Amino acid sequence: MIELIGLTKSYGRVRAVDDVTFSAVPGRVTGFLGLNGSGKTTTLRMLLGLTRPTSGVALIDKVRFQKLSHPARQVGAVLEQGIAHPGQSGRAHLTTQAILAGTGRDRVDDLLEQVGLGDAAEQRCGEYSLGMRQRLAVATALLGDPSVLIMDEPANGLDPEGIAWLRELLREHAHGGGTVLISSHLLAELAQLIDDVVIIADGSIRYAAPLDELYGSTSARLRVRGRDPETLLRVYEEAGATVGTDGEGLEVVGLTPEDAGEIAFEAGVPLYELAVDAPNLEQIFLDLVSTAPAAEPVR
Ligand SMILES: Nc1ncnc2c1ncn2[C@@H]1O[C@H](COP(=O)(O)OP(=O)(O)OP(=O)(O)O)[C@@H](O)[C@H]1O
Repeated sequence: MIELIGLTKSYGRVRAVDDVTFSAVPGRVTGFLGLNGSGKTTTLRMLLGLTRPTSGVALIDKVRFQKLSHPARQVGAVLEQGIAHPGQSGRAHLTTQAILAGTGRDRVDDLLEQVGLGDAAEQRCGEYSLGMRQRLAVATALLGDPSVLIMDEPANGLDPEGIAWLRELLREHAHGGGTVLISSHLLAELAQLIDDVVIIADGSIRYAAPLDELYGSTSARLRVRGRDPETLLRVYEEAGATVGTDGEGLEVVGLTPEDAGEIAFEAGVPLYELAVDAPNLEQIFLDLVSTAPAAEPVR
């Protein structure tokens, strides 16, 4: 369980993180989303005891990171890659990390297999691709078999196969009762990975809810083409819809497809096309981060 309560960090006059409150609960994968510079890394660093908050607290299993009795066994973190020595093999790196963390080296080979680096274990880290370095960082985070996983931009550099692998790994971890908090600047990248979403912009939380609710928070957009667009536009607006046109057809917001079909029928206008545009996740995200604070529900 991760709890952030009124977490704030100022650098001089810059409020990098401003009164951030949210939780990431066991059994679920929580996505922490924000554009570059929105305060994600600073928040995660405070959670991991690497940056001191100006005010507020960050708790893992009810205590501050510094007070955890066995940090490596309780929390696994992927903060930045590139920490591995380029001349060291993947196996040597992981073994060193296991010794440093006091977790024993018996899991090293299993973990290399688990993250898909079994065949590259003897290869030098300096020759690893960005995706392979991410996999090695994930293996390092898993060394102590921690229940809480915290990852900053873990999907960075992963190809679609890597994303699918990461999704499986995080799902399994959550199903086993673990808590997962991962950050990204791309909502679409995380959509397949997460259950809950927390959106941060300019240091403050703009939205925190299950991902399903985020999809539901936006009105579906209909594309409608019919024989008499002018009449359609008029009757849809009379029914309270917002109607635009893209030159070819009408874009209708505020009506169900059933209503749009019935209204056209009542008006005697044959329809040639009636389609529901799936919500564009990236657009929802960009709309949210550009709205004023607290304009959206925060829970
Ligand atoms: N040590 C520091 N000194 C001064 N300002 C800082 C420091 N660290 C972060 N900031 C500022 O705090 C704000 C938030 O930065 P942060 O790195 O947390 O954002 P981010 O969302 O993680 O972005 P990115 O994805 O680019 O890492 C930025 O305006 C940044 O310039």
